[in-house]
Amino acid sequence: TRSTRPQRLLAAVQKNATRGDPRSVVKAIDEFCRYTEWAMNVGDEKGCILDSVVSEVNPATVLELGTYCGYSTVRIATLLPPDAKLITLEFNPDFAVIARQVIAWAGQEEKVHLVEGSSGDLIPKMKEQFGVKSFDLVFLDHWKDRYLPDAKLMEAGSVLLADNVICPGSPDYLDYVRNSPKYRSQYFKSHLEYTKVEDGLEKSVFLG
Ligand SMILES: O=C(NC/C=C/[C@H]1OC[C@H](O)[C@@H]1O)c1cc([N+](=O)[O-])cc(O)c1O
Ligand SMILES: [Mg+2]
Repeated sequence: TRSTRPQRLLAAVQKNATRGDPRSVVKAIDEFCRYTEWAMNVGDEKGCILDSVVSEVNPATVLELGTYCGYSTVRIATLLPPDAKLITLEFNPDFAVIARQVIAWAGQEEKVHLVEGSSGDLIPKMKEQFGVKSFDLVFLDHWKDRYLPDAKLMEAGSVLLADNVICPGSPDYLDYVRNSPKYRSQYFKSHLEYTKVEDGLEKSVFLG
């Protein structure tokens, strides 16, 4: 039977990237998505904004919601110090299988803990299961209608960075973080990955 898009993306990584070299993995995925087959990675343009926010926050603990093929997982992990922890949640087992291999090819498996399941179920268990009371940074890139309910599950001192707040969009989340006194929110205008369509990242600092 025909391969899946994540399988073709992984094959491109294994063919074109150097094992253990995360930047070459990021470059191979971006080239595959730009010149061969679009895929819903945060991409190179928004990826640079992601990198700058990660570097600025310098988090000891990161939670990523929506691993997909592990592109942003690798980007974030590469910027973390060796003792930092990145937990990434993925609901789709077929995506998780691919993401584990992409993360391994990039040599980032030490810092990354990929957990399969739904964010709504797993977030409340973070404390007991992983001993993490709150995360320094949360990257929201999963189902857009889960951004708001999941943000409400995590109101305990994080910086939230959300992908796709314009396209596909998460209007209820955007309205909440921009108007709630609990957050100071900032929009980073960009484009939907590998296209000229407007999209952006919203960074929201929890004020307590
Ligand atoms: O749905 C998106 N992301 C959520 C992914 C949802 C699916 O993958 C993770 C989750 O387990 C679900 O199976 C998305 C969609 C577009 N898009 O242009 O359609 C662009 C993006 O950057 C996106 O993150
Ligand atoms: Mg996205």
